[in-house]
Amino acid sequence: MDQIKEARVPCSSLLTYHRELLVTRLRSIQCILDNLFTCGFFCQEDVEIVQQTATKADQVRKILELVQCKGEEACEYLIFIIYKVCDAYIDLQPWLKEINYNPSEDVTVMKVVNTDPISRYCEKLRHDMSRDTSFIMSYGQQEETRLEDLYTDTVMELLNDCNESLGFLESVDQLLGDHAVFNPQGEIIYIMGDAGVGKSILLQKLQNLWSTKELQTDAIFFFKFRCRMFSTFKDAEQISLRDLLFKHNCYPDHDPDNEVFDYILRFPEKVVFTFDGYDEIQEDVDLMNLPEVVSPEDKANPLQLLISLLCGKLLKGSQKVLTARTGIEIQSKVIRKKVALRGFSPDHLKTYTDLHFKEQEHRELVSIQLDASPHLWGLCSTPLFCWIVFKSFGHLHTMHDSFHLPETCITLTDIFLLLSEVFLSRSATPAPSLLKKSTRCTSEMFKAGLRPLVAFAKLALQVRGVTEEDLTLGFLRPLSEEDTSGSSATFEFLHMTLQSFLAAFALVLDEQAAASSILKFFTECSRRRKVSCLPLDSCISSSSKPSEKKPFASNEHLQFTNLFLCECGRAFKHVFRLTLNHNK
Ligand SMILES: Nc1ncnc2c1ncn2[C@@H]1O[C@H](COP(=O)(O)OP(=O)(O)OP(=O)(O)O)[C@@H](O)[C@H]1O
Repeated sequence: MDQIKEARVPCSSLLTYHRELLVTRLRSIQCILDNLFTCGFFCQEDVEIVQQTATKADQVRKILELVQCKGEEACEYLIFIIYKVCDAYIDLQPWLKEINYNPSEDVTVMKVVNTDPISRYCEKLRHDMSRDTSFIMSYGQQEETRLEDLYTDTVMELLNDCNESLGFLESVDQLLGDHAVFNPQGEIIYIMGDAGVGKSILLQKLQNLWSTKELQTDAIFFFKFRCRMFSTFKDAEQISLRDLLFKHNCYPDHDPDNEVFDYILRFPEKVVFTFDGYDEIQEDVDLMNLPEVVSPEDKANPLQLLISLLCGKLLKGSQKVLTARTGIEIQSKVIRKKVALRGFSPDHLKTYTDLHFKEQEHRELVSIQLDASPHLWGLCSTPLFCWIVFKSFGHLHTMHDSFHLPETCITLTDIFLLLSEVFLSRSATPAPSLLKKSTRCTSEMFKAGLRPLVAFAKLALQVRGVTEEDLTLGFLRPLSEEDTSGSSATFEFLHMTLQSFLAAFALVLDEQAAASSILKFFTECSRRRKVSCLPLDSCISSSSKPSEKKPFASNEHLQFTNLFLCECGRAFKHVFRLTLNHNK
């Protein structure tokens, strides 16, 4: 041990030998001064001497001079600060490697406090990001699953501007890399895919990888946004870029001199943005032709800020990942790289099945049934539908003696009926007994749950009638994150496709609705273009007055409703008949 100590090059010599490099690369002087002062190596006068020195380089020279006068222990502690607060002294980490730095036992017991605003902010961002992305929020609000326990890769196809294939991305951590960039001037990594194919989860995975430093990037800031947030501001509302970043993500503490924002402006390439759901922007405007904001100091409408960021007029050089549903057109000139999400491949589905079902018996049962039905395979390649099928299977299997996935020609309507059955079973059936499971009876379940089901179906057409108790069933989820109004009573359907399903259901159920009104519905489809899962303000109400908001501001929503209406002849028939019997 003593021999190892003797073999060490004295830290004071290291400081002398590498003085020039330290003078050019050592930043965040305040953090060094704070720690040297707290540990008693510097007195107040020393600190003031350094602070009164004019340039940063001279300040470093002064620190080195003073530290070397204080002796070997002080020199060792200075290097230890650089080692411990690695984010702030990122430029010196290669140097530590080069000198093969390894802190001695004596110095490791000494405390180092990170007072560098930039690296403290990075730490806070990573911490908050890790907390916010570690769990997949269950749509049913009843449980959360760890991302690492359920995340499965999906097929990520790289495309060029003509949508020709450039191969496949092997793993998410390479998303920000230069591979398959078809337009180096563009700044957007554009991810597109159908509803439920896993765009948001992919971003969540990306954010989580960054928070644990597993993403291949040297970005030290990461800001995530949902595009729909940009539509929630009033038209006249103006905010600054600083507020957009900090108030809507994470606020820098103890940064009186605005160092964090200044750093972001100086080094935009150190920033990654994710903007999820470009299709959810409600404005009926040509977004790419909005007046652009070019000064980061100007206040502007948040939508203008978004567009300026995406076009590279603000924070040019920052990396931006944008997701949207298939069919949304974005000018190629702003796109750097394009990724189309294609859902689970057979291998992915196998992995997902193994992750989803903890019990071998369930895994085998599901695999057999999947293998027997190519139709079901097809639907399960979309992660959302797969999750619904597996969730329903798991739930119904624990409640009943035997349960099989729907057989042969399964449709989306079947899947959503299954999901409805699961939700309704939450209130209709007592907790399953360990000894005796009940026999599954779908018709009884729908009969017992008819009132809330009809209420939710009407709600899908924006007619209120859902009770507070109904909320626990799982059809809706609170819009807490995006709720900027402060109201606690804003909900949305757990997915836009469920709302479409229920809307179709309500139309079919409505005996008073003439066939012509349903047909009119189909023609609407060609006239509308935007998409959303509509927020439902104060949906708990006995009023049957439709809300002022138009029920279908979305073309895709209409298309899904139409799809369910087309299928309804066959699949709704069953429930429809039940309903009529019940009403008699
Ligand atoms: N890679 C994945 N691994 C495991 N589960 C996934 C994955 N992708 C999606 N899912 C499941 O599918 C659900 C829907 O995914 P997600 O919300 O990401 O779809 P989306 O493409 O963003 O849909 P939308 O366009 O409707 O917003 C998730 O809540 C999750 O349960």
